[in-house]
Amino acid sequence: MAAEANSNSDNLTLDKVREALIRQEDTIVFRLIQRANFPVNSPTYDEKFASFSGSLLQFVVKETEALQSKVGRYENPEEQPFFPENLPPSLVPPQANPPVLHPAAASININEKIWDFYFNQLLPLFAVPGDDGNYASTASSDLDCLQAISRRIHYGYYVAEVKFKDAPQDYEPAIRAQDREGLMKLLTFEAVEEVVKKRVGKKAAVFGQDVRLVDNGNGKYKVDPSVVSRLYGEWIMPLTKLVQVEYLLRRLD
Ligand SMILES: C=C(O[C@@H]1C=C(C(=O)O)C=C[C@H]1O)C(=O)O
Repeated sequence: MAAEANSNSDNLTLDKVREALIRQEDTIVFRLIQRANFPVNSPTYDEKFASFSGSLLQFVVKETEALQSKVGRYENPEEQPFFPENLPPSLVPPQANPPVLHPAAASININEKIWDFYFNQLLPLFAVPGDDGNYASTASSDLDCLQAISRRIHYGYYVAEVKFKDAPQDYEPAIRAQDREGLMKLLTFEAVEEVVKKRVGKKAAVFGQDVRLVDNGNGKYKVDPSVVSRLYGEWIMPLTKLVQVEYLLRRLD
C-alpha cells in the first residue's frame, strides 16, 4: 500500500497526498543530481551491448525489476514496472491492508511515455555530453531517476481517488459521459501547479549548490533549476493528470 498516504481510505486526504508528492520532489531532485555526476555515456543505450540481447540499460532494468518483483515491490499500486512482461511473482506474503484504490489502478501503467521523454528529451538537458566508461553506474542511476519519476506520476491514482471521494457529485456525471476534457478541468488546479514548478526549481538550487565552508561556492548548480521546473511543467504534472483522468474514467466500472 501507499507508504506515505495512509493506507486506510478514510485517512486519505488531499493535503496528505500533496505532502507525499512534495516529499517525492526531494527524491527526484537528488536522483537527477546523482545522474548528472556522469556524462551521457551513450554506449549504455546501444541497441546491443556485449552478449546481452538488448542494451546494457535494458538488461539492468529488466534484471533489477525481476529481483524487486520477487521481494514485492509491484504489490504497491504506485510502483509500476517498465518491463511488465514475464515478471516473476512476489515471494513475500501480501500485506493485510484494505485496498484504498479502485482495482482499475492496476491496469494503468504509462511508463512507456515516461521512458520516452526521459531518454529522448530530459537526459540531454541535464547530462553533459561525453563518455567516462561508467556504464553500469549510469544505468542504475537512470533506473533510480525513472523509478522516482514513475512513482510520482502513478501517485496520480491517490490524487484522483481523494478528489473523487471529496466531490462525487461533480465527478460522476463526467465519468458517466466518459468526458476526458471535463475530468481534466475538474482535477486541474493551476495555482497549485505554479507553486510546484517554483518550489522544485528552488529545491534544485538549494540541493545542487556547491557547498563550501568559507564562501557560498561558485554559484553553479549541479542540475539547472530551470530544467527541473520544466521537467515538472512539461512532463511530470501533465502525466500525473493523465493518470488521474485514466483512473477516473474507470472509477465507476
Ligand atoms: C496533484 C494534483 O492535481 C493536479 C496535478 C498537479 C501535480 O501533478 O502536481 C498539481 C495540481 C493539479 O493540477 C493536485 O491537485 O495536487
